[in-house]
Amino acid sequence: MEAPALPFQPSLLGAAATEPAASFASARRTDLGRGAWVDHVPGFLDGADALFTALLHGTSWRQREVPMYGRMVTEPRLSAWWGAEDGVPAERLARAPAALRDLLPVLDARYERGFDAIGLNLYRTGRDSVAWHGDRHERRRPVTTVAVLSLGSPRRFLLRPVGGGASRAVEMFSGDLLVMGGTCQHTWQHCIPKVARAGPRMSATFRRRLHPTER
Ligand SMILES: O=C(O)CCC(=O)C(=O)O
Ligand SMILES: [Fe+2]
Repeated sequence: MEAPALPFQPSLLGAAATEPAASFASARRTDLGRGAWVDHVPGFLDGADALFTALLHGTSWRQREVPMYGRMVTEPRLSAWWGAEDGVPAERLARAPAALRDLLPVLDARYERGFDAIGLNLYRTGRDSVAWHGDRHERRRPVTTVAVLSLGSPRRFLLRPVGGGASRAVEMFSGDLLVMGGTCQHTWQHCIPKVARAGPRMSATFRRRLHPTER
């Protein structure tokens, strides 16, 4: 699918940098309890708005249909995926945008060796969203790390404990990183709620799909 025409006004700061640079200098960890934690790293990536624009036009976006309550539902967002699970991991990942691929060793060094899958979500307007969920593939493992990089317009990222309790909101700005770790995909859920008004926003997700013994 071609890039949708979307009104996005890159910030001067974001547009200036051509070579994205990443830093954990601003990282703050929140212990969510029950073995779950979340790191928020505001301003993780320099040049985030330029990357947003490059990915918007350079990605072959997919509109997925997913089964829900016995019928097929159109996902309220566009997506793209470069996973390691379909055949040859290195080749699949090699087709991922270089600026995102370059972040794999940065994340590996900080969190765990072996992030091997990159996903992209595009929320075109405030009507696009992702419903409450825990990341499914990750739930096969008791403890996982999922990193989410926000690009473009700001959106609220919500987290809530499974089984009820107060939700937490993280306002995600262009270049911010959020990392969910420990038991988070089992004991907490997350979502991007619909809002009345929002400019286009993208999230790049980094996961480890294959266990080291499966490589
Ligand atoms: O867009 C986001 O920040 C979250 C995306 C997400 O939860 C997912 O892709 O599983
Ligand atoms: Fe998710």
